[in-house]
Amino acid sequence: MSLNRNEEALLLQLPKVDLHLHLDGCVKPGTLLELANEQGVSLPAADPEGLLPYMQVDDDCDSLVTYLSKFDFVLPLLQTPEALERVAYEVVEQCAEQNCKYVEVRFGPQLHRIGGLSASEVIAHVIKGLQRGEKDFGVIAQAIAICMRHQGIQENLEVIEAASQFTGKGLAAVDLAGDEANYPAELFRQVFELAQERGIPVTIHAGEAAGPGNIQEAITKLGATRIGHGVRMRESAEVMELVRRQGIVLEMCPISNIQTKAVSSWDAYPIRDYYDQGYLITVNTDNPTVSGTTITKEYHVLMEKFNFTLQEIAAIILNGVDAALLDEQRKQAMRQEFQRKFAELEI
Ligand SMILES: O=c1[nH]cnc2c1ncn2[C@@H]1O[C@H](CO)[C@@H](O)[C@H]1O
Ligand SMILES: [Zn+2]
Repeated sequence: MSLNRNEEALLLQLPKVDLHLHLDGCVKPGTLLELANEQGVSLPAADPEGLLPYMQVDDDCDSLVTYLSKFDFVLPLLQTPEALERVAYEVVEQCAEQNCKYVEVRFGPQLHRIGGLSASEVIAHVIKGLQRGEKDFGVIAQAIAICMRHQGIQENLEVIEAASQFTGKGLAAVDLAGDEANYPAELFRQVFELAQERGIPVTIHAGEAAGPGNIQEAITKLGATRIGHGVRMRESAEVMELVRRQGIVLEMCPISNIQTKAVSSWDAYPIRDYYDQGYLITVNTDNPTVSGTTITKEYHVLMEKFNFTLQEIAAIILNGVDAALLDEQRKQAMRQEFQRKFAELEI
């Protein structure tokens, strides 16, 4: 089914949220060029279009590991206070362009320390950029600190300690990301025990490049209340029941999930089944630059490939509002604002 122009326009106009977006996955090519100039680094192309192939996956992406290789290109340039603050600020700007009113921006503090910053300093600079963006663009933006699977326990404990200084002060949660197939969730029990001790909300990438066992482990042992992707949940009836019983939110990222081969094709993508069965699904971008997407485009795909109606899309957006790791008062205000806007758009 292709969309008519009215539907296209409505998707852009709808107020939206993005709960799963990586800072280093949405750097604009033009910004990377300027950062390279400022830092005296030479890049393989001198214009944004020429750089894009180094930053974005193509149709040949065969796995999560291939997908993740794209981050190696941008990370060396995201090592200074100025660069971190700038890209964080520009994420908020990109959200505003899509009428995305609330965003949680995640990043791995340990990935930005080559220039000598501490994990706490990295978090502080990102939050500063986000908060400047909040003021200029009227979007609410919070940070999520990521523990990386390929890193050791000590480095990840350090991320949790640093994050705990900012929880509720610009930082919403901690996460675990990276190569899921080779580093199962159970390796990180000690790390997320500390997060739970410190009272930091937990979301975990699971069921993307490995089976439902990681989702189960994330919920029952690591304290996750939200799961990044969760695509492979359907391989276990037991895990599906656990997710339902505990009201776990799935942060699905359709375009990324196809590219990383979490599923083999759109036909096999379970989002319609999960929605119809009453799971708390949300729709997110993951990495706008790496995946060549926007939050509007993700909803477009839902309508085009899965016949979601605008009413259903509004319901998914409200799932996202409810799942936001934000104080109740601001969440309530956002919910009311969104409902008013949906009514105005006659949805
Ligand atoms: O979909 C994903 N699954 C797992 N890890 C991811 C995904 N997208 C990005 N990252 C990883 O998270 C790091 C910090 O943002 C990125 O550098 C990348 O390695
Ligand atoms: Zn992700």
